[in-house]
Amino acid sequence: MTESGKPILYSYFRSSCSWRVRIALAFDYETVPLNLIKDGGQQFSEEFRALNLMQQVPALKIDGITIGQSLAITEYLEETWPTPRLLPQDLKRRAQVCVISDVIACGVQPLQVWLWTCTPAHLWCASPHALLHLDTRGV
Ligand SMILES: O=C(O)/C=C/C(=O)CC(=O)CC(=O)O
Repeated sequence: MTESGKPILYSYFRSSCSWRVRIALAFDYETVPLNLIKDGGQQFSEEFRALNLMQQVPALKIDGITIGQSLAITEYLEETWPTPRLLPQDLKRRAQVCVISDVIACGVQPLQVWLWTCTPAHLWCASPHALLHLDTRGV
């Protein structure tokens, strides 16, 4: 928390995980932007490492702790800030939401980050459907 008492979101503007948390944050918070490219990656600073050993964004400093990983953050927000609800109350529907969230966070996003970092940007412009052809890359 800051002196103002607001939670702090450490994030990068191009990080899809950070966007998950921004969308879930329904209250006032402060942002500390980290540039994952500049200076070899600002997430690798000693200062940030002291907050988040994983040295990844997003990280949310709230209620005296720092939470990493978007799904862990959103689960904490769901339990501590129940309005508005992020998950359905019906457990079967909630399970479906968790399946979709896990597929995105654990299945799609790691591949997406890998592709963005190893594929020249101009190829993405030429081939927006590259994800459909992962098998041709041996993935
Ligand atoms: O918070 C998560 O669900 C996962 C975080 C990461 O894996 C770090 C990362 O890929 C940051 C990014 O979106 O570039």
